[in-house]
Amino acid sequence: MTAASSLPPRTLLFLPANRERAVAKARESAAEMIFLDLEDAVAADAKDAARDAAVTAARTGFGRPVAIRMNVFGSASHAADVAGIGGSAATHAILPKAEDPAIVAAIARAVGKPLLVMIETPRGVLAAAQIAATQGVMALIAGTNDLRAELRIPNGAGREAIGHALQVIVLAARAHGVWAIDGVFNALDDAAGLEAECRHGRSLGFDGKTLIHPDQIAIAARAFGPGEAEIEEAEALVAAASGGAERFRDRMIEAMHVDAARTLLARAGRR
Ligand SMILES: CC(C)(COP(=O)(O)OP(=O)(O)OC[C@H]1O[C@@H](n2cnc3c(N)ncnc32)[C@H](O)[C@@H]1OP(=O)(O)O)[C@@H](O)C(=O)NCCC(=O)NCCSC(=O)C[C@H](O)C(=O)O
Ligand SMILES: [Mg+2]
Repeated sequence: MTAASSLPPRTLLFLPANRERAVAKARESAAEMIFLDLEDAVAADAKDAARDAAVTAARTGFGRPVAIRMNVFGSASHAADVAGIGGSAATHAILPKAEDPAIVAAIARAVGKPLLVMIETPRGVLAAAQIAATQGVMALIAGTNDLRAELRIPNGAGREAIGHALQVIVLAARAHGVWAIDGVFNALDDAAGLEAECRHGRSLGFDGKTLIHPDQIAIAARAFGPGEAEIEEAEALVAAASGGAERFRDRMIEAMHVDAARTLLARAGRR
């Protein structure tokens, strides 16, 4: 599978692989992609059981792409995770805390599945472009919790504190044709905050958002759209465009605006 061969998912639901009820809930959810976690959501003494549970869950399938997140390179569980994920029915693998493109390349080869790579350390951000260019990498995912911790950003600081890193991740992903996926929103009961953060992520250029609870799916799906008004405008723009600079409603459009409208319509399944 190449990076550009499929539309990026907008809603990507994380869950601890060893939480049976969450696995059942994920199966009936509307998330476009399922992320079974073996890393930070799983306690140290449950790593082997979680790996077995992830492999079993992936074998049953979710009716959509499913990825398993391995433990970090150098950890006690990493090699067994790579082998387990590689032999599983998961469609994708997730590598957390990536920093070194050579190591990313080796893991992509070893796991033998498209690799979704988390950028969540300062060194990861600084190497994001080389990582995105690495053979086998299909996505960059912002790991905003780890990044905030690594940067020593105090609790309560807004997204502006990691704004530069988020833009680097989108730039790197776009430069190398891989998906750009935004980080999770931790406040489980703050629907308005989640919606605002999704809209902010989309405004930066992210394709979709990682989520941590089924209640977040509909909100993120709506924010990443496209909505009916956007679809209507894109259809009208494509129909009106005749090439070169011209007026469309109250603004100038050129070829790149037509291309963007076509991309949006493809995303909406209209063409
Ligand atoms: C955060 C949670 C631990 C909260 O759990 P809980 O209090 O049990 O939630 P609810 O009671 O509201 O759950 C209601 C039902 O929904 C199911 N559920 C909950 N979360 C999920 C989920 N993510 N996927 C599927 N189903 C879910 C519950 O099982 C309940 O179902 P039922 O029992 O049948 O009624 C919990 O939401 C959770 O564990 N979330 C995911 C945590 C996770 O995966 N973390 C790792 C990824 S985040 C990260 O690491 C990002 C990155 O690395 C970074 O650095 O930023
Ligand atoms: Mg993390």
